[in-house]
Amino acid sequence: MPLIQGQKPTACLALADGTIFYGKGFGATGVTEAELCFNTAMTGYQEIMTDPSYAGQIITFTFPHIGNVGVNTEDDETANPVAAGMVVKWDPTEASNYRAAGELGDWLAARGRIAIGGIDTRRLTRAIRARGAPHAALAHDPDGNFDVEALVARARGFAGLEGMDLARDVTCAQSYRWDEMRWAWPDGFTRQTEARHKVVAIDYGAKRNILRCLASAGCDVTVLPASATAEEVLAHNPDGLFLSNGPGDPAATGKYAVPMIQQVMKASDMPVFGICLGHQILALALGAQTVKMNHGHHGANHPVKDLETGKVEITSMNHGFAVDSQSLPSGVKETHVSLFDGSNCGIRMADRPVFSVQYHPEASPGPQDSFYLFERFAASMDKVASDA
Ligand SMILES: NC(=O)CC[C@H](N)C(=O)O
Repeated sequence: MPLIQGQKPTACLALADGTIFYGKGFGATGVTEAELCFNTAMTGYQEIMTDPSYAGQIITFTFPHIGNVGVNTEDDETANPVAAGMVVKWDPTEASNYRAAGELGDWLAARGRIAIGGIDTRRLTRAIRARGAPHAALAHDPDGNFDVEALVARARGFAGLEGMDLARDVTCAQSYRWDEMRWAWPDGFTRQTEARHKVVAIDYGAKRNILRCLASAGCDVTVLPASATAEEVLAHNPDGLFLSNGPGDPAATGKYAVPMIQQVMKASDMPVFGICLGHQILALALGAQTVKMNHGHHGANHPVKDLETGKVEITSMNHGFAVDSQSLPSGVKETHVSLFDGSNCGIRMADRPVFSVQYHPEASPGPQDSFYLFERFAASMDKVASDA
């Protein structure tokens, strides 16, 4: 519920421009600073908070009912929440759902993540849209003692996502195999036992459901850390290379990820498929450029047009940088655009099975979701094998 008059606020959100919001704290106590974005999805707050692409960001949820279905053991996209904090309109009611294994507030507290409720998220969202994603500090103190000037100073002190290399922070420490497939009725998660393709997936902050989609599309997946070199990738003798989603500025991976991709593509004709950060890094490796957006795309209702079929998909997205379509070199075609702002959402090479999309095909809510992209990747590996 929002604060009632006379109630002492227990959380404070300070923006770098000095704007202050007071509310009711839940989750962990303490202070955190990050870029502040907004997400318009109506469901999936647990997946959103555990999406590694949100490292360095506090998320404002525009949908008011957050926390009402609690948290469960199956919906984490990675072991711990990665988003720095959450801002919501109502503080969560008691969880009500047959899958709930706990309350959102306890779950956040156990994972060191701060949340603030009772915020006019509409006002805040309009400010983010108008002025661009601000830097912010979020504090939760049950005694309600806030040094507002110090919080504004912390918000101003946040270095900003531009130039920030966060993929290295959230990537796996060691390589591992992945065989769990997508959830399906009635057996839930099952294992891939008849894989047809060997795929190396580079983990820049990979979401579990993306790896599940690869397994479901018939891939035997070996996940390698973000710093993997071309030699390390090629040593696995894969049929295809997958580039995952991840946080931070794609241009900051220019010293390791970009040359790795260029060298693999020079040494081999294997299909390459990238999603989100993977899409942006692939574009950089092909010679294009990326730009920081005003407030990015974060939600589950983003219309994207496939320029080759004319079809529009309703997609799930989370990105604050974009590939500059004006910078695409010859031989690289723009395949998808956002119908919100015309920004680039997909590319492919004209003469090789190398393609990528900006959105999250594993989580897009269209009638048949966008799983066909994983099947396209598998089909391109089949084709290379049959041509050989
Ligand atoms: N979802 C992602 O992989 C995000 C990519 C990149 N960090 C961005 O903000 O644009």
